[in-house]
Amino acid sequence: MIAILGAGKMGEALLSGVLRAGRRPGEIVATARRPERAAQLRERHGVRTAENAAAAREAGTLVLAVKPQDMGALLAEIGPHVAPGTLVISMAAGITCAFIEERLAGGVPVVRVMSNTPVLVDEAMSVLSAGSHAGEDHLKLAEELLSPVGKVTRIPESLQDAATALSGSAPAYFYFLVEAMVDAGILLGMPRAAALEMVVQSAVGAATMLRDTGEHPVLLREAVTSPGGTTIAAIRELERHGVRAAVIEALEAARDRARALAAG
Ligand SMILES: NC(=O)C1=CN([C@@H]2O[C@H](COP(=O)(O)OP(=O)(O)OC[C@H]3O[C@@H](n4cnc5c(N)ncnc54)[C@H](O)[C@@H]3O)[C@@H](O)[C@H]2O)C=CC1
Ligand SMILES: O=C(O)[C@@H]1CCC=N1
Repeated sequence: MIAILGAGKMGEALLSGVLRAGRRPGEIVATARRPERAAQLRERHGVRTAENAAAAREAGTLVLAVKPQDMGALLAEIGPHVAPGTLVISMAAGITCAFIEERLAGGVPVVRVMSNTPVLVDEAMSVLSAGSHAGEDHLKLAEELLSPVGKVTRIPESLQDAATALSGSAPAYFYFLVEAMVDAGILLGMPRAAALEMVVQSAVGAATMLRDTGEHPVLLREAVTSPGGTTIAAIRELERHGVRAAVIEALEAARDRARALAAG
């Protein structure tokens, strides 16, 4: 039995992915703070819902999907009900395995995951780290859960906050760039729907080439950038406005914010 505690955006996305991957609704129990939300989860997915404590007692795998700010309260609630052999998988930004281990009975295996919203389309990036009581078997179980909804990789926990900046938040940066490019289309007189179609398809094409050719992005960009042409005129402006440095600083700020979340 898998329990998804705090099935909001990410928890529900994982829940639907796990069902798409062939697990039966009877194998999953979800929890929610509001009864209307619990009813919605039952109706949409056919899963059971329960109180946190009951779900924690009956499931062999607990997925913690609440916001980092709610993690302390959730762990206080379930702490007495988590059996030592239960695998605890945390999806929260910033929250360390040690934070969770300190609040549960000794020896509970914890795996920390940073995933992202493309879980919804089976294109997530999920980055895993083992806590001090989690071994290879636990990492494998977490990988089995997450690999149907996208790519999975392992990193040392010391790099989890960097992964949060690089992949957890990353869909938002790409959406932001798409918004900005559509705004540019509007300035250039393009109808909004046409601008959106052009930008989105270009994003899909560029992402597919990055993944499927395995080429370095510099080489792919050079192939677009004709001597004396249009692309270099745009790139010069991006460089003049310090977009590369802004991106580096933005991701550093995201990493620092992840670090601060565990402190409350
Ligand atoms: N949204 C995103 O793109 C990503 C989010 N994350 C992480 O995933 C976690 C969840 O984020 P979202 O799904 O975006 O948030 P969300 O707010 O949509 O979901 C959290 C859910 O937990 C519920 N909740 C809070 N305390 C509860 C409790 N004690 N018992 C039962 N339910 C409780 C809330 O009512 C809410 O529905 C966060 O820790 C976040 O850092 C990680 C990667 C990407
Ligand atoms: O913004 C956040 O805090 C969460 C974690 C990664 C993506 N969204």
